[in-house]
Amino acid sequence: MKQLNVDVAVIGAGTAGLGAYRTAKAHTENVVLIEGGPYGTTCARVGCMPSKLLIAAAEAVHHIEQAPGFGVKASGEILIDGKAVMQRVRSERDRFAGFVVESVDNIPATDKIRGYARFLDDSRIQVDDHTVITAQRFVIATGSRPSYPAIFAEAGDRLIVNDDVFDWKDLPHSVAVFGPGVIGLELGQALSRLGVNVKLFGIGNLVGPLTDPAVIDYARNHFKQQFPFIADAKLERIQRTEQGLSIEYQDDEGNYQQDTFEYLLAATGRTPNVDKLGLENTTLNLSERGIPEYNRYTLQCSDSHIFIAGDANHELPLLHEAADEGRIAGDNAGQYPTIRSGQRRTPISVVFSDPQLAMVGQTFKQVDQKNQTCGCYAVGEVSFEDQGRSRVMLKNKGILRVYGAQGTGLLLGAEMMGPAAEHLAHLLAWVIQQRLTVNEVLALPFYHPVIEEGLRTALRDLNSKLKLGPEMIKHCLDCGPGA
Ligand SMILES: Cc1cc2nc3c(=O)[nH]c(=O)nc-3n(C[C@H](O)[C@H](O)[C@H](O)COP(=O)(O)OP(=O)(O)OC[C@H]3O[C@@H](n4cnc5c(N)ncnc54)[C@H](O)[C@@H]3O)c2cc1C
Ligand SMILES: NC(=O)c1ccc[n+]([C@@H]2O[C@H](COP(=O)([O-])OP(=O)(O)OC[C@H]3O[C@@H](n4cnc5c(N)ncnc54)[C@H](O)[C@@H]3O)[C@@H](O)[C@H]2O)c1
Repeated sequence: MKQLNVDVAVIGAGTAGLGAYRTAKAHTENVVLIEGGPYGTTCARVGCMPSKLLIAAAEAVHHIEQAPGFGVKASGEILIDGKAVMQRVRSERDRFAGFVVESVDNIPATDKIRGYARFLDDSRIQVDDHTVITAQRFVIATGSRPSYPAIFAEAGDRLIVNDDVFDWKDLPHSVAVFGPGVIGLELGQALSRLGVNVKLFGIGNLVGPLTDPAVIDYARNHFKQQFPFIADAKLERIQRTEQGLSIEYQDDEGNYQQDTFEYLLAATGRTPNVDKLGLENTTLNLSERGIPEYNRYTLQCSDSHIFIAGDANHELPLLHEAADEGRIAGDNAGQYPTIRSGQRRTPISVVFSDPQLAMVGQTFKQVDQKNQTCGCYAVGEVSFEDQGRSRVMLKNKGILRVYGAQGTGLLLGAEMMGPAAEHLAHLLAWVIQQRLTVNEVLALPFYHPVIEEGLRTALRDLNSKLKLGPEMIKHCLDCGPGA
């Protein structure tokens, strides 16, 4: 067994781990980066990038299908070349992942250890069966993996997760997608638009990461019109058959149904990769899920020399958060015992469905739980169905709800489904982080005719409900048509 002594050991070379390695190196030369799986990061290999590539192909089909609505007709049927679609997804994905691998290539070989690490005690980890590393400090940046109920195993070789989709050479005929969360909505809708027979199965009528009942209801009804979506399915049986799979379930009306599919895509959530880390051999306090207690501003586990960043801590499993957390954890691991709080940004998340879903700042659930009894918040709302620019572009579907504090008029958060939600969410995240009031945001410029005028309508509605501005007037004269 090889023995190594280092200042900092970073476990996991994903987005958080690479960031942690770089920042720790600014403090000490003696840092190692341990990776058990392939280099390239989850985001580039099997996450953000290939999913957006598949969605881009689906959008191309959708644009053609929408064209008759403008009086433009393409002659003949739309031909979707599944092999060409997947070829582009894989080759562009490889290009993105290749950039990451190149940056890993530039890390000195002596700093890179290949294999899966496991804690032996508070100061030692073993990597596979070849190296024991004694480190002064550690960063756990081991990411997450798909999790699903045990019954899915009945699907045998037809059970797939997101990783498998992006290695397809061709599109399949049919897929049962379980989990209308972020991954299920993005991949389910994209595959459906690409001609795959998709049925989406959820539980509890939830949709994406949304918590606002009004937005959830709108989104669920909308997606139900787009593709078969059982929002509260009671799964009874999965059987591997000669052709593929048989799935028996009760639908939303409680009726027994049986369908056959080629694959079952499990998109029922992700679990942090902390269970095989030997954390029970350390003195860290672990939560019920086995995640060490940690401080979200310093990423320090209790008051120890161990830090945890990215999907591994399961707080905000998003790319930009993993990058921020990796930097903060690496900085603190590098300079330990000096510990500094890092900057955390206004929460923002986007689901790249069509229309997109987005959440900014405090969720409706958080706002409501904190302020319910005092009645000290109000909600402004806009529907995109009559919003001018959205109608012009035939994208007039959606609802946006903004939350603000009574008295101060501070913007607290927003949830939405709508056109260009990714951009509206950024604007809102920026002004919330600047701690602007609704009145101050309304004093900023709004062009005409733009989708942002819809946001202005919701903000005016909020301002009036906060009793900080005049009552909303339908089709106000100074707004421009359809604003
Ligand atoms: C399909 C999909 C789409 C997504 N789309 C988006 C999106 O559009 N926008 C967005 O913001 N986020 C998106 N995400 C989330 C985003 O990809 C993750 O939040 C981010 O990649 C997490 O980075 P990380 O560094 O924590 O983990 P990872 O990049 O997964 O890195 C963890 C690394 O640790 C290694 N490892 C694990 N255990 C050990 C061990 N014991 N020893 C050594 N190495 C180990 C793993 O092999 C892995 O390489 C998506 C995720 C998925 C799955
Ligand atoms: N656009 C993005 O930023 C993006 C895209 C993809 C993934 N991600 C990240 O990856 C994380 C994981 O995504 P995910 O979609 O796997 O998880 P998720 O937690 O977002 O959604 C899981 C969904 O599965 C449902 N579910 C759970 N058990 C079920 C069952 N037995 N049958 C049917 N449905 C069931 C849940 O109700 C939920 O709707 C997200 O939280 C997100 O942070 C982000």
